[in-house]
Amino acid sequence: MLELRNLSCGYGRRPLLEAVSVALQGGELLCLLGPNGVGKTTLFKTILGLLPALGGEIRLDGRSAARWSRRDFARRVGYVPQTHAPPFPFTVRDVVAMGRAAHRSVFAAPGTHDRELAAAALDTLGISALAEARYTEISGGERQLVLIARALAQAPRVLVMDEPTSNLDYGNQLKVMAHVRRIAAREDIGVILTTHHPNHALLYASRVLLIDRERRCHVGAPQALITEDYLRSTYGVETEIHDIHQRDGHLARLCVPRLGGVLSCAT
Ligand SMILES: Nc1ncnc2c1ncn2[C@@H]1O[C@H](COP(=O)(O)OP(=O)(O)OP(=O)(O)O)[C@@H](O)[C@H]1O
Repeated sequence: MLELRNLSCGYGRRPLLEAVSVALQGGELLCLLGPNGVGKTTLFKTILGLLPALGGEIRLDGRSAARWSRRDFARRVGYVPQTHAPPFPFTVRDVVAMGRAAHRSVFAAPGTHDRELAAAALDTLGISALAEARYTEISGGERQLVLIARALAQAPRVLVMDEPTSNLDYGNQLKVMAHVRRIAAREDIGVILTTHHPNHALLYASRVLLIDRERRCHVGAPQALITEDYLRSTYGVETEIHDIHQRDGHLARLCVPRLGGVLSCAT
């Protein structure tokens, strides 16, 4: 679906990340993890064509990204940005319907089908009650949910999400991760998202792309790659990873900070 082949990206001529290779499959949720400033957003900007690749290739549905028209690429690849400053007081319903822009001719208003898809996306995220609210007058967390609904309304093949849970409360973080995973599987969408929470990746990702302190990339199963060693060498913190047998029979692997280490950081 989306394939990065030996991709290098960065600003000017200096690559920040080199030799990134991964093939994102339909239905899969790939979590991108790495420390602040390592180049995750830069990688996303390159995938989206906002920055030129410094080497390698991006392929979408078997064809080089360079050979897709901007419009066709935009129809297939949805993007949820990290932050979004609302310029005008559109209603939430209108903002979500804007996700359909790449499917319409330039000056056409959203049609019935566009509005239905927008309503369905609001419903999927459980925020239909916000439909008539002004986008400028809702909370940061609610805006984040609206942006995710906007991307879903686009009905993309690939969804690129830059820290989609960063403004969300605890419940909404878990609900959004579970929704995204379910929607990816149900709609056969390939999702790549950044998170700073190893537990999000352990609980919800099908695979992870880890970037370490030396900016080397590793792709594989979360259980194999998110280890106490990785977390120590990348983030400088001591953690323990445990398998927890839940009351409903599920097995969850979770990372827990070592309290000794955390408390000594605080003092
Ligand atoms: N427009 C730019 N020109 C030059 N350097 C930039 C530009 N934007 C970001 N950088 C630098 O590129 C590096 C990677 O930034 P990027 O935003 O990709 O990191 P990130 O991994 O997404 O970080 P975070 O987890 O903090 O969001 C940083 O050192 C940043 O200062």
